Amino acid sequence: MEKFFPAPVANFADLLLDAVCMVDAAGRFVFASAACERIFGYTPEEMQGRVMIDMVAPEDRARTLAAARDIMAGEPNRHFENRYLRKDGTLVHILWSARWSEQHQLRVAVARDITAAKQAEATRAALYAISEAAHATDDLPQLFQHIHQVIGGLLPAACLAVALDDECGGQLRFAYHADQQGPLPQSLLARLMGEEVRRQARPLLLAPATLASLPEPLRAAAGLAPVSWLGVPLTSSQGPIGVLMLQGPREHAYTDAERDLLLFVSTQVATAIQRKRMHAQLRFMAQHDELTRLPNRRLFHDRLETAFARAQRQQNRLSLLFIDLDKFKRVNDEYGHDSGDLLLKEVAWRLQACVRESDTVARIGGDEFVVILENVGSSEHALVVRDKIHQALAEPVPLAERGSLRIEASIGVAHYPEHGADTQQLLRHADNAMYASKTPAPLPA
Ligand SMILES: Nc1nc2c(ncn2[C@@H]2O[C@H](COP(=O)(O)OP(=O)(O)OP(=O)(O)O)[C@@H](O)[C@H]2O)c(=O)[nH]1
Repeated sequence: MEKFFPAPVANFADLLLDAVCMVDAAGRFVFASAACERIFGYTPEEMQGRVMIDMVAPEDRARTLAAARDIMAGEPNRHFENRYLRKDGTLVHILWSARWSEQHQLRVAVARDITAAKQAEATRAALYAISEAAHATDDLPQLFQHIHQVIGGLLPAACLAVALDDECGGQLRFAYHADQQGPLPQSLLARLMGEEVRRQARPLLLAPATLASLPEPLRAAAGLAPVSWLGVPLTSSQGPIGVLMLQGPREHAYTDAERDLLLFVSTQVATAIQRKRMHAQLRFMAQHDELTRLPNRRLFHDRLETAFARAQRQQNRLSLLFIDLDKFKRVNDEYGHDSGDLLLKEVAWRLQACVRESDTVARIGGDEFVVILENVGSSEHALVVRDKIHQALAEPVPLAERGSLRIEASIGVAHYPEHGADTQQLLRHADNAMYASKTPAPLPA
């Protein structure tokens, strides 16, 4: 050491928290202070003679060499960051301050380990990105893709899975399970791992070292796929909502620090999921009828405009059925409002059973329903559906304690293009046709 430092400095150079390094013109370490062992994992003796660039993370090598060239050209650099591979294979983030010593023909540099600060910064950025994603994405699947990207930047993750409690809280359902290439098929291991994390309500590390403490079915499933999994419970402000799991790349064994980091981030993930679900629920409520859960008048108009534009563009036919229950008021009056409600729900269900899934059944008023039939081959097809609805509604509706009741409906039909060049005309035609079918024809004089 005295070769590089005068005696008094040499006395305390090894006490410095930052490491002092010297690299010759060929790029080999010729000196490393004691702090190097803590930062790089190599003893000063092990570092001497090593080629500096071999220790740099591959992604950072090109810009490290460029910075070294500038320094050797006489431009000191007091703030250069890169990552080194420690002896144990982990990455360490370094902040360098370096200059070239013409006299000694050496790059003299001081290295500071900024890994903890970098990790804290990355975690903060990840938390922010997850919370932003709750606003920026349209639905849960998109949110999960976003979360996958963010967590993948923070932790090694060959695949990520999110399993959520179903509405009754009894079962875990996989809402997302994918690797970088896309969705993955259901895996028994992921399911068992998810159930175990939920049962234990704490983070779980599945790796060769922890297998012995896990239940037999999970052990058996893991035996077939010797990979490392990390699972944490997802807990929102309203309690547990599911499980978040990561599968490590081959040969990666998750550490306790990585487990703690995932657990920390999971709180934000749970909040984002909860927010997205609430948003979806509010949206559903704004667009659907509470009693029958059918699209309401507002969503019906949206759907009609879209279907109409599509029919025009693709030169397809479209039919509209206006359905009004006959004398429904009497059901309420004679059987009570609850029976009226039950009947409306039954009607909604029967109407849906009469049409294709791609068609729309909406409730647009008390006892008024409407059906949009898309891609109808001919107007006859719509009339067949109308007759099917008459038949379906003619079946008696059983009431819990008061026998059963029958209902009839008046149905008006309008076809595009015959009955309207726009949605208003079409609606008016269907409405008029419905009233015409309701009003008994005047008796001949
Ligand atoms: N049970 C129940 N009744 C409702 C609901 N919404 C509206 N109603 C009732 O539905 C009835 C509709 O009455 P009208 O439009 O006169 O219909 P109607 O008795 O079928 O008469 P016509 O159509 O002329 O045969 C009213 O008594 C409303 O109070 C609901 O959500 N539940």
